[in-house]
Amino acid sequence: MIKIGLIKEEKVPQDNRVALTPDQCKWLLNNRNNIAFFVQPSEIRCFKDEEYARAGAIITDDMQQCDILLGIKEVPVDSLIENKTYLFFSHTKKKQPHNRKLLQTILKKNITLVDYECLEHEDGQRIIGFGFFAGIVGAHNGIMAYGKRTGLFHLERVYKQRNFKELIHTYFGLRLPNIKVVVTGSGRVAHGLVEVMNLMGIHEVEPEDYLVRRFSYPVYTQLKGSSLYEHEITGKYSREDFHKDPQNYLCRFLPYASQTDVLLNGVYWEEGIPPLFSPSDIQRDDFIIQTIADVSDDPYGSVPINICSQTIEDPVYGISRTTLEKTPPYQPGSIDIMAVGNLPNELPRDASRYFGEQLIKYILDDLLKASPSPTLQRATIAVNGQLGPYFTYLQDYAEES
Ligand SMILES: NC(=O)c1ccc[n+]([C@@H]2O[C@H](COP(=O)([O-])OP(=O)(O)OC[C@H]3O[C@@H](n4cnc5c(N)ncnc54)[C@H](O)[C@@H]3O)[C@@H](O)[C@H]2O)c1
Repeated sequence: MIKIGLIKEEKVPQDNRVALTPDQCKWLLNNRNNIAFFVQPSEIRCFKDEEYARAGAIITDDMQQCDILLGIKEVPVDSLIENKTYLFFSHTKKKQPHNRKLLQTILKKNITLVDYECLEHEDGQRIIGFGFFAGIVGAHNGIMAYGKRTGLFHLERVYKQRNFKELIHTYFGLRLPNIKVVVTGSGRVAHGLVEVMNLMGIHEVEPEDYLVRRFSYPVYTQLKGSSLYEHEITGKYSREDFHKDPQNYLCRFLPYASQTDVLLNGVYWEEGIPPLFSPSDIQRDDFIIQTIADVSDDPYGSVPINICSQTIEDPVYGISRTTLEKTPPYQPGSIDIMAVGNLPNELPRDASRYFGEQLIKYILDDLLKASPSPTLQRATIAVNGQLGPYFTYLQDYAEES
């Protein structure tokens, strides 16, 4: 019997998502042999304890008996149970300073850690994540913020809707002005952004048309890697080479800034990847973007004027076009930035269902096997208290200073 525990989320700010929904637990109990679910009670989880009990799970605070523990966000070091196998987003693979102690404790407690973020198909595409619903919520919030700044239309907050279906209903009858929107990126976040564009009835146009025309209806264009970046010498874009040596590329975004009302940013970013523009560009007269939803949300990253993340309660702030300093939102002379690191928490039940579906489809059967699959091995940051073979580069970070 493999005992799977769904742990309660303890990180602050609170996270209400979960790796498997009650329906998914029920389905697994009916369709897999020798499996049991133990659920740690939680006041904040988006599904009630009773829903899990009705699905056939055992509700208990004691996770000692479980073989595999599934969480979402970083587990507080004091709550980590020795000798267990955990799956959660540890945010340690880039040596994030704030999670150094977490990895050190995982090693000390002889824990095996599989990080969801490192689960990849053979071609390097991520297998599971919450990006799609981050894109959904981010696009909504970006357009909502533009409506608030201009007073031209009103959108309600996403978290006030019960689910995605209800959110879609709020778009019926929505009449948007003739805005021009750029969507950047090509991953899960970008898919969510584009989904909302289509649901809101914003028409897609090609980048070339977008740059030279004004339209009598709202439009968006999607800029993927090949439209955004070019090699500084060859002027060409090669995805593989860009991923390897992004510092050799220039970003071609700036011309779009003089044609765009709202930027919805969903690009992948890390040190070395050129930003979409430089902070001083926003002082140019032809930089007309008024609202930026930075769903990627890397402060000082691809959107260099995103200087801090906000919260779901208060998602938008301004950046002054003259001083480049933070201002309250919706001020004349400022650009509004919507930047929140846990956007899927506004639609937690849908986001959890989507996450669980991918977990079941691609990972769960591997987890139930006696020896780990190559996919799992490549995502195992720690094995019984040692760094996994793909993560030995974390040695200095994992050592106690
Ligand atoms: N604000 C939030 O709540 C929230 C939630 C989820 C994700 N995100 C962030 O949004 C961003 C995009 O996430 P996603 O879910 O779309 O990711 P994804 O993995 O689905 O897609 C990432 C895209 O970036 C490309 N890519 C991968 N590695 C790259 C590299 N080394 N260099 C350049 N490009 C690379 C991939 O080809 C892919 O098209 C990430 O930075 C993620 O952390 C934010």
